[in-house]
Amino acid sequence: MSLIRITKHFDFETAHALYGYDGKCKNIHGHSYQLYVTIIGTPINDASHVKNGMVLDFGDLKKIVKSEIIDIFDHATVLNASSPHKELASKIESHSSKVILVDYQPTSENMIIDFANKISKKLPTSVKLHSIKLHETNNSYAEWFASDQS
Ligand SMILES: Nc1nc2c(c(=O)[nH]1)N=C([C@H](O)[C@H](O)COP(=O)(O)OP(=O)(O)OP(=O)(O)O)CN2
Ligand SMILES: [Zn+2]
Repeated sequence: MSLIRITKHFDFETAHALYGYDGKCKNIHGHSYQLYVTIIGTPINDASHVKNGMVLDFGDLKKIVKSEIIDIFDHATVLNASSPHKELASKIESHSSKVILVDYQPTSENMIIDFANKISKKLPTSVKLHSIKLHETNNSYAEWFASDQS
């Protein structure tokens, strides 16, 4: 029985602001985020199974990540609810714009923790989340590995 990792790549556009940050990212600005989700499992070995040979159908992984992350974060503005940006979020929302208030500073690190929790909860028990990579820009990214978590 071989354990195999499979990965699906997603792109989404999101605006955010880092409240209290000592640089230009304290301003609302956007990124073309790139998300790589890797799961691990044993390929199904059953000729009568419609998913024979697969750890998980790439399409099923896509459905999970799309509904949990992409559909929510794409073309939204992510703001820190534990900061005065909470009021800013209400104002933006009142103009029918998509805002996500999160209970953390929306850095790549915190977003990837949030994403890992959301994706893990939706995966079938036959597979495990192995790792996630989140590119904020072409040359800046955060990584989450299940093996690093205590
Ligand atoms: N550890 C982190 N540092 C920074 C984060 C983050 O999420 N984690 N985020 C930002 C900003 O959101 C910023 O938009 C991205 O920062 P940076 O990579 O520095 O962007 P630049 O385009 O200015 O980078 P260059 O390599 O100079 O082009 C800041 N820090
Ligand atoms: Zn940024």
